[in-house]
Amino acid sequence: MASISGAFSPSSTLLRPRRHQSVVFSAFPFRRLRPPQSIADLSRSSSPSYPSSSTNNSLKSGPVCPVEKDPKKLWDRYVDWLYQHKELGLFLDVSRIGFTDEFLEKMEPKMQKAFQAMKELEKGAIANPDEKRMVGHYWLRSPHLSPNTYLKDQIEKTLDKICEFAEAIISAKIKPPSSPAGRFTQILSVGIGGSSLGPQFVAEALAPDNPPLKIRFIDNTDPAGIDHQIAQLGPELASTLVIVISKSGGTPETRNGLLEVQKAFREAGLNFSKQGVAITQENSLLDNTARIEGWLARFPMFDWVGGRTSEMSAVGLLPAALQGMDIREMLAGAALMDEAARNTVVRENPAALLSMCWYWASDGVGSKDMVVLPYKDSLLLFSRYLQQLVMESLGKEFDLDGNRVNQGLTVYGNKGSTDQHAYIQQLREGVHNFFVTFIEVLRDRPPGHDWELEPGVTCGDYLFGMLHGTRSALYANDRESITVTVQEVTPRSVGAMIALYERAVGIYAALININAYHQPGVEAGKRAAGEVLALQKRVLAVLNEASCKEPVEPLMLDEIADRCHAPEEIEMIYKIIQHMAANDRALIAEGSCGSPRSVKVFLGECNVDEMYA
Ligand SMILES: O=P(O)(O)OC[C@H]1O[C@H](O)[C@H](O)[C@@H](O)[C@@H]1O
Repeated sequence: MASISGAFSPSSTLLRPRRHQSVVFSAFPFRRLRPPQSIADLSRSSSPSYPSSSTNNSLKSGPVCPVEKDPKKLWDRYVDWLYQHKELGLFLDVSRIGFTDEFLEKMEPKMQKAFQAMKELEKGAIANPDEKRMVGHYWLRSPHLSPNTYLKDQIEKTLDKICEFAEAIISAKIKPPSSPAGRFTQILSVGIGGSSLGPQFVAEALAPDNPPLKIRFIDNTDPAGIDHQIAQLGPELASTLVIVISKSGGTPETRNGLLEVQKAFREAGLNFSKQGVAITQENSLLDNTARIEGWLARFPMFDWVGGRTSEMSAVGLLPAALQGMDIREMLAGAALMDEAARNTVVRENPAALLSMCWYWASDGVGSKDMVVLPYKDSLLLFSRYLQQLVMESLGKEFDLDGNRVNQGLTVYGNKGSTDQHAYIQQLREGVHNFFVTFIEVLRDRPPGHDWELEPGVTCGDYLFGMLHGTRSALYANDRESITVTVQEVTPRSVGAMIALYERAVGIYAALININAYHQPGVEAGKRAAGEVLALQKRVLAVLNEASCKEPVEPLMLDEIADRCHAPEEIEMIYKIIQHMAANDRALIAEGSCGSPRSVKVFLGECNVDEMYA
């Protein structure tokens, strides 16, 4: 039997442990036992009730009943199912997910169908039918797979341009016009969602202690947050490269951030266009602005790359390169993972294994949350990155056949062992509505930097012990988990992990028959925000008119609502005025009862006493 090599030695062969008959876990095969809802239930029910045969658990066979605890059988399962990618030094352990042989057999046709869908996607099919777009983020790291030479050339030329530009900035061949440092020392990234989450995750994971340029982010339309970032830059604003990232080129939060930063540049007597870079779709509003204003550089985003899968495009590669990261290594790691994830044998495909575990653990309907627990500080933002990648892809109201499914898979988590001092208590003993994904990094410190803080024990040993102790403690209480293990956090392993989850999401989406590549729900939120701002403008017009009278005419809320022709919006009008008053843009006088109904609103000076005389 092939042994599992403890030592990691780079070679291209896959180690394949001898196949064992995997053990059936559930005491009542393929029935989903409905756990007692409360202690009272326990006293009432002599035995746990479980769904009648009519309940649709044709594929659901997750064991809420006790899982396998026999150490010998667990070891066999661990060895039998352990996936190892020798060249990447990456392991995937799914042994603590209790899928059964029957589940595997029932899933096999669905998995093969999903593999076929991914194959067609990579060949350039319109895999995003709602937006009639191809889905091409895999081509970014394997341009030769592009459906035509034009796209291949675009990808390769953009990568070369990114490397050349980053080298020119770092070497100060391109420098800011008026910086004492004589070179760019800071990056200010302005973007939101997929135009920021990937760069933030990668910066936290891979930025060296002293990068050639230090990065900070404006990823919201919070004026105080923007002020804080600009204040922290201080005089270094003069040596800051501002990268404005927006695929659509029209996202309000990003546009506001740009306007705020440009105001700061004006107030500092700096020429923004000499320090501005745009990453956006060609001919977008942002692209045209950057072109007309003569910004330092512009890099394209492609319509066949979604925001949440754009880390391997200029969105992620330019900031990474400017921080001194080896972006070609990141691409190489992703490409190696893509190659492995094209395997049509489930147990030899890490992305297929992941997606199958998600399906088992959450009934294929998101019935359990995915807790992401990297035991490595530098991977802190991985869960936040996965929240968008997983939830914006899978959280959909309708499936591809138009059925209302309200699908999804909830992701949360931060890092271990820190989170053991926050919410692991609930995971261990509380509501059983999750499964855990541990991210294990074997290398604790660079070679030669480790030391024993007690005989035979290092700090990293504690971290290792906390991970495995938590995994065992959860499993002892029937809590399932997956463990992804990498040797260390490098551009290659980060690229591989990104690719692993991009592919797992794609396969899982095919399993549940949804479009993973559009985001209709986000548009609804944007529209609603626009309606609030439109109402605010009407409120201001009404208040301005009233404030022009002599004496100033204070208005009750219902009067304002009537004059806005929006009586049904009186609550929103109250909230708008409350916000304006808190920012010294309106004045509120309240009657003694303090109720919103007694509120009188006005702009400018007014004798409050007279109002309630
Ligand atoms: O890159 P942008 O076009 O500015 O979009 C930024 C974000 O906007 C929306 O929230 C989309 O749902 C995200 O997928 C996208 O990443």
